[in-house]
Amino acid sequence: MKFVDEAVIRVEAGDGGNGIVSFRREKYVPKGGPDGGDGGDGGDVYLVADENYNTLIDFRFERFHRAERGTNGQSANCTGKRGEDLELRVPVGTRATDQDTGEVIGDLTKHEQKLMVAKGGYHGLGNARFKSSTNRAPRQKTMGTPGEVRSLKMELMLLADVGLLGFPNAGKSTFIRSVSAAKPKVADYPFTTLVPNLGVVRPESHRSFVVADIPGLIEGAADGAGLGIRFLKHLERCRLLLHVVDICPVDGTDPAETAVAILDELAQYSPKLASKPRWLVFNKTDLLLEDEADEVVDRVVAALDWQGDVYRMSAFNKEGTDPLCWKILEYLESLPADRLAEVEEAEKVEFQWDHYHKEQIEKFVDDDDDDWDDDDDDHDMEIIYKP
Ligand SMILES: Nc1nc2c(ncn2[C@@H]2O[C@H](COP(=O)(O)OP(=O)(O)OP(=O)(O)O)[C@@H](O)[C@H]2O)c(=O)[nH]1
Ligand SMILES: [Mg+2]
Repeated sequence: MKFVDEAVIRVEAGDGGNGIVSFRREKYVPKGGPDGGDGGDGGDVYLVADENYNTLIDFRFERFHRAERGTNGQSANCTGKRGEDLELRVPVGTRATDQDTGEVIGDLTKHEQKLMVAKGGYHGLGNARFKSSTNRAPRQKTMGTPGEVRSLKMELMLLADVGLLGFPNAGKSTFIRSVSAAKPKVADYPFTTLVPNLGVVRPESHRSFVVADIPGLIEGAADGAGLGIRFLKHLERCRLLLHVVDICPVDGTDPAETAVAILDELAQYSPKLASKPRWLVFNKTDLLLEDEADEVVDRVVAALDWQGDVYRMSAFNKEGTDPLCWKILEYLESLPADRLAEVEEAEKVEFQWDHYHKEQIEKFVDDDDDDWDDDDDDHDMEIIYKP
């Protein structure tokens, strides 16, 4: 089963700055030579993989991203400033595709890996470049080229950070409904959930985690009872498990007994999964008075010989759910990044400016001077770049 998170954004690299026409003007130097500088290149747009991010959801709220334009050249042979690049941080595992052509631009598989998704425009040349023995006062310049603009589709295979574990009807799906945008079916009968659901919990922008809701577990699951344990494999890559316990089951089962049974099944399935960090979360606190709830909590804690963290909530009324989500977020953020911080710099392609400059100059020197079109908006010229 694939869980895919996706977002389509528009990325715009900066345009190149224009070259300018200027002549040296100084006292006692009446006919100074050409000194119009080149423009600066436009900034590029990059995606940078960051293991501290785990969803693309924030990009659904911020759709437009633009790198800076290069500034125009100036007199006295001053080159314009290069536009700042724009770096968009995305989760490791993100794939970038051109939405219009379907071309896969690349996959970000390692922390800090950089991928260029829109190339900035090239700089225009100032008139100082066009000086020659036959033309000492050139009035030519070229315009910067436009930066690349793309509709960029980003896709991410979601990995859950937090897995929900519990008896059918404990309220796992209700929890995920109340804290995320996921809307799995909720009903008062066991095995409502037949396939896992993922929800992205986003207490504030750029801070989020992913919760997996899987079908309930029952005693004998390891031997195939109920839906069995095959869904437990979806929890293997989670960093935290929440064991959800219904404090007042309608079918009269004893919460302490079912809690013990679930942990037995978990241990049978995989000792590794059973040793993962796990918190005990009591649900449906709205159904009991406080001291009645205390009594159930104490009994379950004793039956499990539980030493770890204990939380209470009413998933249905959203009571206690927000503080729990904040605790989870803080906990996850406190964990060391387990993946090796392998840094792979994008290969730098050195642009051969000499070549570009020569080509530009040749192009214009071949042209008749009088044909020179001085229109500042002229972005249509075709320039072939050679890497
Ligand atoms: N009173 C009360 N009822 C709740 C609460 N949370 C869930 N329920 C009810 O409990 C029933 C089961 O909820 P689900 O969220 O479907 O439970 P589940 O754990 O996902 O169940 P399965 O998918 O069958 O494993 C539904 O009728 C919910 O409305 C709660 O906090 N208080
Ligand atoms: Mg469910």
